[in-house]
Amino acid sequence: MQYIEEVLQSVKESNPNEPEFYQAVEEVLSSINQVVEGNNEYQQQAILERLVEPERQAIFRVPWLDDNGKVQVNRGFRIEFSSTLGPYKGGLRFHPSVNQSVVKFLGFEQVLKNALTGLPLGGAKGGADFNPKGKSDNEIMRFCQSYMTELYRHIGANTDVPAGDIGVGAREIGYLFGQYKRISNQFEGVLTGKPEIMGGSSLRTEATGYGVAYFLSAMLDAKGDSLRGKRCLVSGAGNVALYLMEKLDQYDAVILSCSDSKGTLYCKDGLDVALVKHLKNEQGAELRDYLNELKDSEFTPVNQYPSDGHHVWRYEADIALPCATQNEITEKDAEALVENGCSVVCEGANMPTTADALKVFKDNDVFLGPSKAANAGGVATSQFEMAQNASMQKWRAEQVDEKLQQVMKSIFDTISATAKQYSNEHDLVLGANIAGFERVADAMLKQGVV
Ligand SMILES: NC(=O)C1=CN([C@@H]2O[C@H](COP(=O)(O)OP(=O)(O)OC[C@H]3O[C@@H](n4cnc5c(N)ncnc54)[C@H](O)[C@@H]3O)[C@@H](O)[C@H]2O)C=CC1
Ligand SMILES: O=C(O)CCC(=O)C(=O)O
Repeated sequence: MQYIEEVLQSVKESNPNEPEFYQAVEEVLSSINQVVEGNNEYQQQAILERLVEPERQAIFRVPWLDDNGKVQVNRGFRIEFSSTLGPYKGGLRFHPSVNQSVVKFLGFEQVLKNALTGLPLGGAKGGADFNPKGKSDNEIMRFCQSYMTELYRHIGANTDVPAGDIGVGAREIGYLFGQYKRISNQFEGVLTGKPEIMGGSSLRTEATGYGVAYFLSAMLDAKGDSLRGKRCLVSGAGNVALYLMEKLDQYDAVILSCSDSKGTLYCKDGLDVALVKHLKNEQGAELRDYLNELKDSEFTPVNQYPSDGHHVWRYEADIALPCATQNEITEKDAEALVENGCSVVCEGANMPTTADALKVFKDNDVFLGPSKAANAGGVATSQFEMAQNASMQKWRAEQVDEKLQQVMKSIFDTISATAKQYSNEHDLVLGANIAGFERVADAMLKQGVV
């Protein structure tokens, strides 16, 4: 453990005030001691020190004009973490909470996640502390154009290929792509998650949520169980949550809850998923508007949440599916979930479980599918989009879906086999961290000191 402790200490000292980044690094490094400690080459070649240091970080000013003619300024980021396994790849997040720590933790996680897909992808993440809420379509476009006016010099179809994340969907990717094309004079697969009419892949929009459902289904299958009739708590009501709920509905699971930034929607007999999707995607409505259509539900506003956690995790259920943001399951939330009968957690959001909550789940034998494995269907389908763009092809939705299912099953099999080799087959956190690390570290060794 000494080598790992030394690296952790140095990460803490050289990245002060970056709690999310440190949390992500600590979780990974503390679970790979069995493969690192006996291996002098990793230490000699400073594999861990290089793994936790991004290859390149761009932080830049994003000035833009609002609808009142006033200039606004935001901070933009692109952290190119690792190109060991392929071009830098990972999403862009537009949310007021974006800062260096958040983008770095997301970039670090992305490196290992992309490794688990088995596809030729490096890892990166980016975004801005821009709040898209309440902005007009023109303001969003002007922001995206300004953001790309700096970003374009760092990216390229074989260099770095961004995609969406919180606050960035097909509309934003469309504007970003338009500006990239204008400045660079290249129509190339430089972004994924594009609208299909300009080279986007079928099912990229659905892929992360569907992928979580496929992964969860593999988890239950391994226990000789299935999703039919399982009571599920979902958080979030964005891209990942909506398509996860849609697929769970097809598997005959019962979706009891979902949430947005205003509060939690709950129905003890199961939500009408098509209505939630219609309200969010077609009407741009809030979840509380659901009650105008169906009265059998309850809505709890955020100001009535418990002070030590989130209302959405305080109901009886079999499965919890966090799909909003990082650290959204606190220690108290985890205790409440366990007390209320939840025995399976599958993470749609990136790092949604705090370190204390992870411990609660582990101590209580909760079967947990970690985000870097469970939500990898999005980035895998992004790689399918890159392959289609590079070969000027368009694959049918059925082809993409089949490949997505294969990738999710293969990730589950890989991490479950790794978990079995080093501990027990249900410790998927350990399995994902070791399997992802080994793939990146072994390629780093082969590439020399770079
Ligand atoms: N879009 C994608 O393909 C992928 C997304 N993810 C992760 O899934 C999670 C959700 O992302 P998307 O659904 O794409 O974003 P989105 O912007 O479509 O939806 C985000 C949802 O989470 C809620 N939310 C966001 N930040 C919050 C906060 N600080 N507090 C409370 N609620 C909050 C929003 O109200 C919204 O319902 C994120 O952790 C993201 O990193 C992971 C893999 C791929
Ligand atoms: O599709 C991509 O490139 C990235 C998706 C993403 O940001 C993630 O997996 O967290």
